[in-house]
Amino acid sequence: MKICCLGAGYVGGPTMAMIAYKCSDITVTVADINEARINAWNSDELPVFEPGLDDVVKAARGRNLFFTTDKVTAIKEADIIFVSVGTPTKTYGAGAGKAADLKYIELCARDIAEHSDRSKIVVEKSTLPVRTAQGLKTVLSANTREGIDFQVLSNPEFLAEGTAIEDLENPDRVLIGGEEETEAGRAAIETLAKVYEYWVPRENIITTNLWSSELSKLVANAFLAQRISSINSISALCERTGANVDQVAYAIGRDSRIGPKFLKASVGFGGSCFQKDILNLVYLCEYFGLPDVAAYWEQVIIMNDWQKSRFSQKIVTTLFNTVNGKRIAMLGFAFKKDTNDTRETAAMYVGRDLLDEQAVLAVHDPKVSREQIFKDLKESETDAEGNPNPLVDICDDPYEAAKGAHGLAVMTEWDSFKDLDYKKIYEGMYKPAFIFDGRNILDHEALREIGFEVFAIGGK
Ligand SMILES: NC(=O)c1ccc[n+]([C@@H]2O[C@H](COP(=O)([O-])OP(=O)(O)OC[C@H]3O[C@@H](n4cnc5c(N)ncnc54)[C@H](O)[C@@H]3O)[C@@H](O)[C@H]2O)c1
Ligand SMILES: O=c1ccn([C@@H]2O[C@H](COP(=O)(O)OP(=O)(O)O[C@H]3O[C@H](CO)[C@@H](O)[C@H](O)[C@H]3O)[C@@H](O)[C@H]2O)c(=O)[nH]1
Repeated sequence: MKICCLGAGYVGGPTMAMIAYKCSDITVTVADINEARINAWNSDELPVFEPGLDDVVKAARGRNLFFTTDKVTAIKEADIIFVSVGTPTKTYGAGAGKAADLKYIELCARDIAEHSDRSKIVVEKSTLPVRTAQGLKTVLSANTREGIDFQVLSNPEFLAEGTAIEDLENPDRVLIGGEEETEAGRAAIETLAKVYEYWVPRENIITTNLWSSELSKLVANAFLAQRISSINSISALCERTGANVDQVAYAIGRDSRIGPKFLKASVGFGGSCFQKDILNLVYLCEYFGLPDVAAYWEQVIIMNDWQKSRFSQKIVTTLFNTVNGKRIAMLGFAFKKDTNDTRETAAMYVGRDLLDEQAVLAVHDPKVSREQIFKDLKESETDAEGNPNPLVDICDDPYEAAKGAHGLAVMTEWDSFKDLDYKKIYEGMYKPAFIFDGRNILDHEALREIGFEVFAIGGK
């Protein structure tokens, strides 16, 4: 069997690497139009940082895992074609700011139709609005030769960044949606299920109709993000009342009906998925004439935006209502630990707010590149004469970032931040020295003993 995947991004790369790693008799080819990305997948410096990914790629690459820019050959040879291209929020026309932009998906469908000379299974791996498969099938069948049949399946990906390999190796479930009502549809579902069965127990492979599968992906993300916005809303109430949000989260999470996960209060959720997918859900509800349902889910985003801006305002008001010219150390820039991804990271929004207030930002992140940080902050590294940007200082070392700072903000929950020498950090900072723990990961009592003024999300 031959599998191809269009899109070698955060999902396509690791997912296909895992399939190749687990199924040594299946040839897996990942094709992308971005040559630099493909070159990186073929090098020692993979374009995605994920714990364990290097080993999986090294074990399979060149054996039965290939990365290429030649999508035509990859499509031609494949029995199953995964589509794993981006589905960002639309920035233009109808639905701008909410709906998913499906242009990359449609281009893939047209490529698949043009270059296929036999029937194939096409798998939606990207996260898509419910009923996209309908459009996909229409484009495929309108552009293909007679006698060729495409079975479209929905197989959303539930991996989280930072734990991608663990999640792929041991998924809670694999979801496959297809045309359950036809024999060909059921056969296609079975063919894909057999691939996953190489390593996933059959009882963890769920099969549904197409629309349930497409919708379940959006709903899973909406429910997860809703839990974070819910606990973040309570963090504000904790700060006013003397309750401690981590204690509240623990107490409610012990109820097995609520459960302990995704109740960590924070400076706000980030990442490429939650906001985009909830906006997509909101758009769908509006489109299908359900404004009350749309408003309900939109509140998850509104609360998240509020949490981010509340954090920047807290820094400004605490630092005596001005951060003009003051150095603020930001520890962490990635949207969560163990990833170099900064898409929608809370750090970017807080950083921009502080720059608007004319603070000097000293940013340290163990994995994010300086170019990326400048780009996300919408700042340039140098001015026209080549002088370094006086407002943004990217530091390889957290101690250097904190040196001469008035305040230090923990933006990402990197484990290494817990073990820093805070006494040394304190000595290098202006007094009073403020710490704003946007992730509630530090030992606040110990910090207060050193002399820090500590602000923690949710009043710890
Ligand atoms: N990032 C995640 O953790 C995650 C998890 C689950 C689901 N998803 C979903 O998976 C999809 C992909 O996300 P991602 O994070 O991997 O995106 P990404 O931007 O990292 O990767 C997409 C890749 O597709 C390539 N591409 C675009 N058009 C192409 C074409 N016609 N042919 C071949 N390649 C093409 C791009 O060059 C890019 O490298 C999205 O729908 C996303 O919502 C993402
Ligand atoms: O209790 C929590 C849990 C997470 N977060 C934040 O929420 C964001 C998202 O975290 P996480 O969900 O772990 O990472 P993602 O890689 O965005 O994964 C989500 O989005 C993916 C893309 O759709 C899905 O596949 C995953 O199942 C879903 O967890 C990050 O900023 C986290 O710091 C919190 O603030 N508190």
